[in-house]
Amino acid sequence: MDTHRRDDDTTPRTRDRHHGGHRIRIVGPNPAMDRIEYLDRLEPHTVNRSLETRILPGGKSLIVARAVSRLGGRPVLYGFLGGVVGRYISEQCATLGIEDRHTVISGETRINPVLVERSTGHSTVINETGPTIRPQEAERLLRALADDCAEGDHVVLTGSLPPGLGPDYYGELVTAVRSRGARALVDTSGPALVAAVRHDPWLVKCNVEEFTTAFGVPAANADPADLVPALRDLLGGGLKTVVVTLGAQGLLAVTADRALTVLPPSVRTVNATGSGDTFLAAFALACARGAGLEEALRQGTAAAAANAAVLEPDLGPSPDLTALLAGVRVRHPRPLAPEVTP
Ligand SMILES: O=P(O)(O)OC[C@@]1(O)O[C@H](CO)[C@@H](O)[C@@H]1O
Repeated sequence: MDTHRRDDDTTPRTRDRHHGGHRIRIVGPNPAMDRIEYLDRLEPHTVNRSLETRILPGGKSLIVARAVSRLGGRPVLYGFLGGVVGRYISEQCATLGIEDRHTVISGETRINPVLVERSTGHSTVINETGPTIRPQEAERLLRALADDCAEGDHVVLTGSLPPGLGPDYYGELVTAVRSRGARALVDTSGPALVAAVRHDPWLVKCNVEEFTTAFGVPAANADPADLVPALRDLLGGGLKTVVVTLGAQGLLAVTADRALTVLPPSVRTVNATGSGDTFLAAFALACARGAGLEEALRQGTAAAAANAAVLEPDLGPSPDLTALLAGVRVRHPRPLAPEVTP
């Protein structure tokens, strides 16, 4: 926890000179401790014995922040933390060089079991719902973010919303971020995703199931590029880019005038948990450093592959993505007529 700063201290934070003064802020309303159980094979409906247990600060926001930090950025992290797990996550922020701007709550931060099969690389994640957030706690986070945010910042809003927050909470945060001239990048699902889109974030990222479920779009059959028109329908106002991840098939990115398919480098997947978060971390960092869309997508895809190739959702102290970057392929699946969005 940032012990030098009270929750009601509204002095804007210092700018990050390394990124031309712009910061990467990450908001995870529902952080977690990930309890990773390594099994040879998961057998349902019987007793399973773990071969090894690892504990990591998790929830999407922690994975994003950790990856930004590993890649040389200086992330600032917001969310709600309470209880023993909350204290553990605060300590981990300090260790990992993550600026901790979490809001302290009366509830208990959740623990999410992640069951990883060593024989197949498949993982099963059990996401707890998380603690109930009180209205004044929700307001404190909103105020802290609005006070800190400045023009040119990239603000990643990620993960599920815990009980107590309405589906429009991300929408309120997006509005605050936009009002400061910063860019909001949203990665969530269900009603929270639908509501956030209405507030015109700069970018939306989700996986293909989250997209088809939230927006009632029929699943693409053989060719994911069939989703391009439905993705393009979401654009408009401030929303410039929609990214849909497709697992081992990479991702689809759609803007007003182009659609790109980005294919990942070939790696042996050991544990893909957190690859979407690692993508977003590297993507946001690349954007903050001035990269264009295609380059940022490449960086994100290489980082996601690096994450999938190791047991834990962590890029390690000094990741070198050079070889993976060389293996990323970008395709233009369907030329779009240049069109001015409404
Ligand atoms: O409940 P949410 O916030 O949607 O997802 C939480 C979570 O499944 O996401 C991460 C992987 O992306 C894990 O660390 C974590 O447990």
